[in-house]
Amino acid sequence: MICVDEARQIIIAAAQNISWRSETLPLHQILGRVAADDILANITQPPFNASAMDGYAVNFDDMALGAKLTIIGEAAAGNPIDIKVRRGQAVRIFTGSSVPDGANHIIIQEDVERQGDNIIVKNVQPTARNIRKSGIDFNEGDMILPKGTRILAPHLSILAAANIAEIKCLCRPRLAFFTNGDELKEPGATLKQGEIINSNPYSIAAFIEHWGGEAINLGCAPDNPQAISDLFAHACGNDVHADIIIPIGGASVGDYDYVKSAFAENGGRIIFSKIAVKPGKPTWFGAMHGRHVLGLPGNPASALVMAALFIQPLIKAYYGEKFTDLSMQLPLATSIEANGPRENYMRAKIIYGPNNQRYIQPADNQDSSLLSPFATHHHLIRRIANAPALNKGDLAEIYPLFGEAL
Ligand SMILES: Nc1nc2c(c(=O)[nH]1)N[C@H]1C(S)=C(S)[C@@H](COP(=O)(O)OP(=O)(O)OC[C@H]3O[C@@H](n4cnc5c(N)ncnc54)[C@H](O)[C@@H]3O)O[C@H]1N2
Ligand code: MOO
Repeated sequence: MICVDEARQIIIAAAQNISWRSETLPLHQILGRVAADDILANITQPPFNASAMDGYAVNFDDMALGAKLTIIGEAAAGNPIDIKVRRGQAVRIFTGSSVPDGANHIIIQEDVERQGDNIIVKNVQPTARNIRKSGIDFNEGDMILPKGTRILAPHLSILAAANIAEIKCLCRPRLAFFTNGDELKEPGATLKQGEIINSNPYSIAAFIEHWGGEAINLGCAPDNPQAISDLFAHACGNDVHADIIIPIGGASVGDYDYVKSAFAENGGRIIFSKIAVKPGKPTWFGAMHGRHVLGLPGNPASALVMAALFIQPLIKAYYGEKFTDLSMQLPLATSIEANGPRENYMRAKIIYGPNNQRYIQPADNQDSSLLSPFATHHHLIRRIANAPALNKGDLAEIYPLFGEAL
């Protein structure tokens, strides 16, 4: 069995070999996408010298205390005035308006006394100010976002301000998954004895999309080698064109665990077939027809924890992003036992003690079939192989289950 770090390195290296495709998308569809090219500003921002305040555009040399200036016009935002401000003159101006020629200072309206068409300087003006020079944000042709930038909320306004309506983005990697098992029925079904609900696809699809991949649900195969084989063939075919195939369940050693044999019959080659981790031991990885296959265990907690450990780094690596270590240390709210030989990822939640001090509390039951702890436990305590017991108050290493926010 290999360890988690080795498995992650293998998966990251495989993702780096997926060939990129790109597509052009409008701004409202690019949140979380990755820029395929360097992005240059189409315009200068601000495109003109703009007033930063409501007041009067004047020549700073006229700003002696008590000086009287004549108002010769008005410049409102979007309605500039084509006039030159000469000595002794002022133009009424508002925040965001284009500053007329000849003016090098905006005196704010609180600093003047208005007398009909004149203003009197009421307060000392220490320096010429309140004009935002054209281009102080960026100039036409400046690189505003380099290739490889993941588009986050603030980037959208930068692009819009640079008069960019659409950009070329990397296509999301296509992660096609399927479940398998005769016992699995879809939500809403009336269950017969021995049947359960096929719950895994919902969180797995959501995680894939959350981390920037395109989730493709290929459905649920019965425990039948041919049906599973057909789904592998379908995933590789032109209709689906998966970059990564994720079979869920049937990964272990039971008589009806047909996934790996169906994979081998389709020309698949195993790269690793078990990880020394709890939950998630039967997780496996392989290559098939130029695609990679990440086999997850069917147990729901195992599938979700393995997704958190491997699918997010895989998607990030595809985009050329570095794997970021999101670990934190928090004191334990309860003691925990010594760990066994497999690295353990305990479902846990952050709780608050008396002085708002944060503690990490593991879920009472860590069975790998349990989904209910995930309702409130959104962190994982990492325990390395054979780690000693820890007492309440000892520091534990924790990771957010959802990974990095996009
Ligand atoms: N003799 C051994 N038995 C098992 C071993 C082992 O090493 N030797 N490993 C155990 C471990 S660890 C795990 S984890 C499970 C994983 O088994 P599989 O990946 O083969 O998963 P299944 O057998 O298909 O299912 C396990 C469990 O999960 C339920 N399941 C499956 N798919 C779904 C789904 N889509 N949604 C909800 N629940 C699902 C399934 O009904 C089973 O209860 O193997 C141990 N056994
Ligand atoms: O490794 Mo399994 O995922 O413990 O139950």
